[in-house]
Amino acid sequence: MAASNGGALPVVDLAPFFARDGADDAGARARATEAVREACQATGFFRAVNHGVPRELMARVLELSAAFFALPDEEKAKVRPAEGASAAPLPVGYARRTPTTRTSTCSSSTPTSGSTTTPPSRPDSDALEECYAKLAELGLLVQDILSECMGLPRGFLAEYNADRGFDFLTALRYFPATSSDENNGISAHEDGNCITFVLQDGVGGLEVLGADGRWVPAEPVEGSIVVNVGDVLQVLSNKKFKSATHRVVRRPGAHRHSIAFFLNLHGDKWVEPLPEFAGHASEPPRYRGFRYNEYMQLRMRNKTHPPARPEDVVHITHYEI
Ligand SMILES: O=C(O)CCC(=O)C(=O)O
Ligand SMILES: [Fe+2]
Repeated sequence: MAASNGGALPVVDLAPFFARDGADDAGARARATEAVREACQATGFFRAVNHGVPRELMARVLELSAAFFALPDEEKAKVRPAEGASAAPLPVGYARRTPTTRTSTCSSSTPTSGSTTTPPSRPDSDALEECYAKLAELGLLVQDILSECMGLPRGFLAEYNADRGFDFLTALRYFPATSSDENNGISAHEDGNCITFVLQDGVGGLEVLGADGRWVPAEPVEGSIVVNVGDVLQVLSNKKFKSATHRVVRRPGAHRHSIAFFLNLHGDKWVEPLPEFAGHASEPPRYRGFRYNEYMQLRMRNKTHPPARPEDVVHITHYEI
């Protein structure tokens, strides 16, 4: 069900999935599911409203992030993880390892490019915890909707991606655009994971590549959450669903803050086109299978050892047949 359309990209109302059962709700759910399916086939991208994450909580987490980033560098440096504490050469985000124990790590990075990545400061981690939990819950709902959209057995994706130990939340700040550089916040990319959620403030600058090759601004819609499909779903669906190509272009006048939640897959999972989409003579598989961690490591290498030639940067095309 497409609600008000703040720009050309769809806004999908998920309210029917939270309503009590009833004949009308089934119809509304079917329409919302169809809207998600269309969005995933067209760009891999939509904005969800009535998604179950309270607005005040979203605002609070964005506020915490802005307050953290506004601290002097020396303050932010205090929550930097110890050298070698993280395998990733990136500022560290927030992740839960098991439902009972969690690691909540913070770091700041001195701005080098258009954005820096860090979670909000430790003292207010309750809002962060709650937001993380709500986004993980939303992830389960969106996985169920996607299973339905893809014509997979009910609960298929929930079972395939049942380990919530690898999800990751990160806060980003983008500097205001200046007239003297190209204003690149994050270059065009696809996310390697299953599904990403983005909470953004009102500044704007996130753009999605449309089917016609034009960049479409994902203008902020009050209370909405950006949903974008990642590479894993593109491979499982044998490219029927698109991994959204997106970027952030910095805008003048204001810092932009966003929170990204990556619904991830266990590193040992095997990723390949599902038989529902491939294996018939008419639909040969478009990807060879791979272990998720192998792909993640190749993507990490893009960052630790950036290849001299852009064509040597590893994308999901690496596994294309
Ligand atoms: O800040 C945003 O709106 C998008 C962030 C993003 O694309 C990413 O972290 O992968
Ligand atoms: Fe992204």
